[in-house]
Amino acid sequence: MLDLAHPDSDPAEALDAHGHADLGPVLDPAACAALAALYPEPAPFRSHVVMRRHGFGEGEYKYFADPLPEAVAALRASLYARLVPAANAWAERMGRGRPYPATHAAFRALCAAAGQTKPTPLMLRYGPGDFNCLHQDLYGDLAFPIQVVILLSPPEAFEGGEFVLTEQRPRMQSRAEVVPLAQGHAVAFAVSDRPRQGTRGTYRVKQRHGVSRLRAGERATLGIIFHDAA
Ligand SMILES: O=C(O)CCC(=O)C(=O)O
Ligand SMILES: [Fe+2]
Repeated sequence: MLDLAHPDSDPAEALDAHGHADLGPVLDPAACAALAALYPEPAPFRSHVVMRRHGFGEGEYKYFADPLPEAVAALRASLYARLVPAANAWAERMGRGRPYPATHAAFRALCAAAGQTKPTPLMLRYGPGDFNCLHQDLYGDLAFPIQVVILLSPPEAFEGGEFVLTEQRPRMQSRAEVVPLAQGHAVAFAVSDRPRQGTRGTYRVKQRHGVSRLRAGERATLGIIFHDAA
């Protein structure tokens, strides 16, 4: 079978061109399983969301509490450092003020000063029939423009449940992209707006993400969002 999930050789270029990039493996299968095993425990989490109750879809997720598990905290800091040049390039092209600081600790301090103090990394769990409606993970005025999803389950553990991105272009119809996820790979994508180069200059596209309906099996993901919530 053709392996469709592979790291992009130039993630910044892939993010620019398609609004997403596979940054390669960041967790081995044992680390994926260890994180997924945390889900039933109450202690690591600050809140539990049953998606149906909010009209978000079917399935559930939990936001991690501070202090984040070591592996999640380490990934959040290292992935931020990898993505900050692309985030700053986008901010400049979209005419947005101040650059994002070089370290995640410094960015978190900005979030805290803006009243956004709750950690946003989360774990999501889906079973047969579950799905996640198209959405944007914005939790206040301050937002880092790129986030990351990591598939914790082995891909053969479920059917359907594809990660979907839609892109809304000004005065045009939306287009969709299905992004294959490989277990343990970090896939980066735009949180909301991103710049796109057109023939008559740069324009802004609005991106949303979601998950198509699972036809069978179980699917767990780790979501890493870099801005904290109000
Ligand atoms: O489960 C997924 O693939 C999507 C997760 C998600 O919405 C997120 O990480 O923000
Ligand atoms: Fe999300």
